Amino acid sequence: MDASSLWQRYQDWLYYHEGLRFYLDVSRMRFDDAFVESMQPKFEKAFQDMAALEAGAIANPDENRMVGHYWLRDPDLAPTPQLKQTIIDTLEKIETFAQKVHSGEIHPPNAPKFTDIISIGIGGSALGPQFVAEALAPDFPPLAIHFIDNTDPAGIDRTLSRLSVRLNSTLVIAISKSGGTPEPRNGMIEVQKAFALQNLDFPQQAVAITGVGSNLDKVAKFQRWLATFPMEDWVGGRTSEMSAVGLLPAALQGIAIRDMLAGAKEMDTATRVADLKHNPAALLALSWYYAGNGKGEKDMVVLPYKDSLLLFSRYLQQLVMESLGKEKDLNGNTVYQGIAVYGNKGSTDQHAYVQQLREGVPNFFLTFIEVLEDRLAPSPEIDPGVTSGDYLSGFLQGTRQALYENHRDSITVTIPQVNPRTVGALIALYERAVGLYGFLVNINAYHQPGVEAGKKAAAAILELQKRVVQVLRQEGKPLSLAQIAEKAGATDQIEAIYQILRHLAANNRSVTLQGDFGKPASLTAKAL
Ligand SMILES: O=P(O)(O)OC[C@H]1O[C@H](O)[C@H](O)[C@@H](O)[C@@H]1O
Repeated sequence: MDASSLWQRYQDWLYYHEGLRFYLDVSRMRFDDAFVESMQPKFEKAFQDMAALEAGAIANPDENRMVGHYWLRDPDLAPTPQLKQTIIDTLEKIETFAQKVHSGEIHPPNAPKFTDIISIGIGGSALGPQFVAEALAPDFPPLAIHFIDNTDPAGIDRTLSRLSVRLNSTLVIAISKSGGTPEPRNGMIEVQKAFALQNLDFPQQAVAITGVGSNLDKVAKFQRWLATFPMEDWVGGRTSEMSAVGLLPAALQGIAIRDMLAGAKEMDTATRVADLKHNPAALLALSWYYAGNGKGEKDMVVLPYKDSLLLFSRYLQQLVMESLGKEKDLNGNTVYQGIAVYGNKGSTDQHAYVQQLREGVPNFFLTFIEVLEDRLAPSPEIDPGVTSGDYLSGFLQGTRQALYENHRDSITVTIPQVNPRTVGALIALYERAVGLYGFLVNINAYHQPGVEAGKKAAAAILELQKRVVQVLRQEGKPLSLAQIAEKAGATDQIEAIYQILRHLAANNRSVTLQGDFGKPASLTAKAL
């Protein structure tokens, strides 16, 4: 396509939202009119399905649940007055709590004010708060946030050791929708122990965000924690950023949560338009479908050209991959759907893997995220008439052009500034695009059955570990792996037993291993 046709295509396909000053350019996706035409019926159905979802249909049939994250930013849309009131009450409770913490009215027993937050949660209970903190927290927030989002002992130590002198003024927020996920539970128990070592009263410094009636909810209420905030069953973890999960940590950091909600609401209105060309989420879904042939054949590389948006691709990884990565469609056919997502930030990644994007295996499409405002203050000149921001902007344009010339398609999302409103809008945009795409390819985008298999297998390993240690203690003498497996009644799990023993031995815990470590079968284990 020559330059003038390309410029025409750019103008033909450009989406602009005046209120949000938001642009979406899909002109560098090489679909033609026939493709768009062929997609129209699918989109008509997807728009209808989406309207039903918003009206409270059971859009997550496997879990028999409504999908209501859109109501969070427009409670008038909630299907019942009670649901509407719950949303309004929770938001007010969050704001009141944050105000009282900021003023010192709510303060820890041993300090005039809370200074820090440890947010404990994983997956949807961490990624949104992490993304938003990185994008929007002021340089000197009223409370500085730290995350424990794993069961890695060294990671937990690092956070606790950095906070050891301020633990007495640290607010702990335990976030878990189910209230039973092992990683955050472990994190919480370790944090509680750290509090106990300093004779601090944990419940006086702890808050829970969890499903009403969950284990975590019961513990928090029984121990009289400072507060509990509900996580509704109609809000999925990966779409929970605008629920208490995202809003409480954000409000405590001094982020304007009403603006986030307003931006999301405006984007929701824009993405509710049942007209492909005038709906930015539909344009994204169309582009994804085109790129991957409706089967996820191409990966989505997300490159924000702005440091503060670094975690956007990580956030999108869960939103897109956990929603779309499904073995079965809604009719039970095996489809192996999904779109792989990765990316960090530009222009940094230009010096890492963009080489492969430009010349290597063409198994991806790009999404550039452009931010028009370089910085708040005027920029110094690096070269005459040129600023660092001009370089950043030039690198974005240059990479987009170089990739397109080599038949690598791209989408460009442009926002005026990174602020609560635009971040809210971005989240809402992708939530809707994922929802629409899910309907296009006929899958349930709101469950995650595949996650359970790994969890169950892990639980079985921990069970096996207990049996193995018991066998070694009972026998009291060195045993080969085969002997242990037999005595533990697990002859088909000898490799797992080997891995368990190697881990225990490496941590000087209850066993020693002897033999040739390059030949696992030669090893014998003994209880200490
Ligand atoms: O909030 P929780 O119930 O602790 O769940 C945390 C995360 O873990 C699960 O395994 C799911 O795959 C995620 O969708 C969820 O966000």
